[in-house]
Parts: sequence; C-alpha cells; structure tokens
Amino acid sequence: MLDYYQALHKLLTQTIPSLNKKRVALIEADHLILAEDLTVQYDTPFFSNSAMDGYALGGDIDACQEWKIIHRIAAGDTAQSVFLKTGEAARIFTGAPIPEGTTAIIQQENTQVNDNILTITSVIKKGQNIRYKAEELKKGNVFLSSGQYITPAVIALLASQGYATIPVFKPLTIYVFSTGNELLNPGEPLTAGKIYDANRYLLLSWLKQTPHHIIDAGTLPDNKEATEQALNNASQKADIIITSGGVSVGEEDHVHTAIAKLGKLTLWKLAIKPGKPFAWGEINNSTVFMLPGNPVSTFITFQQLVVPALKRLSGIKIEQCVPKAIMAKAMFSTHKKQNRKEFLRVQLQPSATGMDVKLLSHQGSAMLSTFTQANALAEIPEDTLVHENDYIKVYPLSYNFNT
Ligand SMILES: Nc1nc2c(c(=O)[nH]1)N[C@H]1C(S)=C(S)[C@@H](COP(=O)(O)OP(=O)(O)OC[C@H]3O[C@@H](n4cnc5c(N)ncnc54)[C@H](O)[C@@H]3O)O[C@H]1N2
Ligand code: MOO
Repeated sequence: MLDYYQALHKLLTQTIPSLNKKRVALIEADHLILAEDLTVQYDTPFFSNSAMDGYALGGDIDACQEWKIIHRIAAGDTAQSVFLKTGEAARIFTGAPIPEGTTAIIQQENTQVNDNILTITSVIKKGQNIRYKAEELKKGNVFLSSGQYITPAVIALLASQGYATIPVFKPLTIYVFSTGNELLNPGEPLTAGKIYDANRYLLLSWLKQTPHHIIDAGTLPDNKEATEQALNNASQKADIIITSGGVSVGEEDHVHTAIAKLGKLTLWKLAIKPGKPFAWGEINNSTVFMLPGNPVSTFITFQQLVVPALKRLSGIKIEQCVPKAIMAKAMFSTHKKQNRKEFLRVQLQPSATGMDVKLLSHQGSAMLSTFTQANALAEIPEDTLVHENDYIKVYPLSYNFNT
C-alpha cells in the first residue's frame, strides 16, 4: 500500500490538467485560475510621487536652512512645468507627482512655515518619502504567472495595472455521487436499517466554494450494473466524478471494480487511517476519485488528497496545491502505535510559545460530530507514539481552495 506522501505526489504529478481558456471581466474572476502569464503594462509607480503630505525640497538639501515655497501640487495634478532649485520647495500631498529637481519630501508634521518660508524640525535624508517611478514593477516584466489562483489581492493588483478582462481556465464539471442502499435524504422519514446521507452534503457544500459546475448526481444503489451504467453515463459529461462508499472489499462494494472494468484503476488502498480504501482512476475522459464511505474517511481523504488534486486539475501551480501544515505542540500522548499514518481531529489553540494541539474525543471514522469542534488534523506517522510536548505536524482545516 502506498504511503500518504507517495499517493499525494502521484496525484499531483499524474493528474494533468487539460483546460480550455476564456476571458472574463476582472470583477468576475475571483476564485478562478489565471490561464496565461501577464506582463506589467505600466511602470509602478507610473510616476515618481510623494508618500506623505508635506513639502518637496529641491536641489542640495544639505546646503539649506530654509526653503521658499513656490508651488502647490495635489494628487491628480501634473508637475510637468515645475522645477525645484536648491532652496525651493513645493507644497505637496500624498500621491501627487514630484516636480523635477526634488531631492526629498519632508512630512508636514516636521516643518514650520512663516510667510511662505519653510524651515524643518527634523533630519532629512536624500530620497526620503519619495515613491520612485517603476521601483515596484517594471513595464514588460511578468508579474503574474499562469496557474495563479485569483484572490482579492490578485484582483486589486490587476486593477492597478488597468486589466479590465483577463484570461482564465474554464471551470470543470464535477459529478458527486453517494452509494449505498441504506441512504436517505434529509426530509425523508427515517426507517429501520437506513441512515441519512451525510457525505454528498459535505462534498456538495465544500465544492460550492470552487468556481466549478457541481452536479448533484444522487445516490447509487449497491448494484453492479446500475453502478457501471451510472458511472459510464456521468463520464460522458463530467470532467471529474467523486463518489463516496462502495470501495472496500465487500461484495456490495462496486465502485472501484466498475472503474477497473470500464476504465482504469490507478490507485486503490493507502496506508492511512482513516481512509484506507481510497481509490483513484479514470473512465472515458473523466478522472474519478472514490472516497471510503465512513463520513470521517470521506472528509479526510477529500481534504488531504482530493482537494490538492482538484486544485491541480483546475490549473493551479503544483507548489500551491500541496496541503499546508504547521508544527505545533501536542497536549496529549498516544498509547498504541498504528501501522498506518493516522489523521486525528484536533483543536489548535494559540499559546505563549506558538500553537498547542488538543486531541478531541470521539475519533471513530463514523463520528462526524467531532469535526464541528476540530479546526485541524494532526498527522501521526506510522509506528510512532506521541508524547506530551512533542512537536507534531498539523494541517489546519480549510474549506476554500485558496489555502
Ligand atoms: N472486511 C473489511 N471491511 C472493511 C474494510 C476492510 O479493509 N476489510 N475497510 C473498512 C474501512 S477502512 C472503511 S473506511 C470502510 C469503507 O467502506 P466503503 O467505502 O465500501 O463504504 P461503505 O461500506 O459503503 O460504507 C461504510 C460506512 O459508511 C456509511 N456511509 C456510506 N455512505 C455514506 C453517506 N453518504 N453518508 C453517511 N454515511 C455513509 C455506511 O453506511 C457504512 O456505515 O469499510 C470498512 N470495512
Ligand atoms: O477509512 Mo476506514 O476505517 O480507515 O475509516
């Protein structure tokens, strides 16, 4: 059985995005993925300007004790016809273009003005409070590369560069199935032997945070022919199919066997707890992620494996797809070594020295309620005991695709 890291590496390197592009208005681009490298259209700053409300001082500033104020320049003005010589100053405001000949800007709190003559009450250095043309971005350089996830910060930067529309990857179509004769939808009366479907609701609500087209494909019965037919039909339209349940070894588990028969089963079973029967494959041109049915196994394999792979398939750069972990101090110890890498639901709490990790009770793989108190998953390596105060690897839970 593959280890978690081997499986993650395989998923990230072998799920090759094959994406179409489209142009969208900048304001519609949040959560999408940039589809081309973009270059700086305008030097930033576009013109040298003042970082403070104050006075622009001309020429040799060390040679003067006082300056004559000869101009006034506000943001939005041009300073084209203005030139400052030694001993001359201009009243200037934050963001206003500096006149030629400016050596430094003195902020107004450090000045005195009498009869249009300026004296300063602090030391001043050459270049102080000047934001120089192109000091941040130079025209023609690539400033955002293809595969960049578009956050509000990226939108602001694109707006500042005058981009009204941008090239993005087209969203994917994702089908979500549950499997199992025991499943009912909330709202239906609960009867003997049945349970309510939790996994499809988990996956649908989580996937809604992405820009993709999400199709609620309903529940598959524990039936070989019906499973094969539904997966085959879905693969005609879906880029990605996600199922939960029916991937273990029982004779009612038909999902991975259907994929192996009709397509290709690339991976089945990992040395992780929970989530061991996780499977990944393809049918026609659809990538299929098959999650184990226990709700906690569904959650953990989705967060730790499918979200990274989905990011990659969405076109995000590989290094931005790897789940982020921090090291934090365990406030608990474990007493039994596991032969699989274990993911435990924990609470990360700030402490004087960093972050502490508190273990939550009720860790069974059917025990969904623990997730509402958990804000992270702790990774316990195989054949390892955790002792109190050990530093362990912890993955903060996140429901969006940006982190
Ligand atoms: N003989 C063995 N039995 C099992 C093994 C094994 O290795 N040998 N593995 C166990 C592990 S680990 C897991 S995890 C489960 C996974 O099994 P399946 O993926 O086949 O899932 P199901 O059998 O269909 O369901 C398991 C469990 O989860 C409940 N379930 C399923 N779907 C949903 C849903 N949408 N919402 C809420 N709950 C769901 C289902 O009723 C079962 O209780 O197999 C172990 N068995
Ligand atoms: O994935 Mo299973 O029991 O390891 O929950």
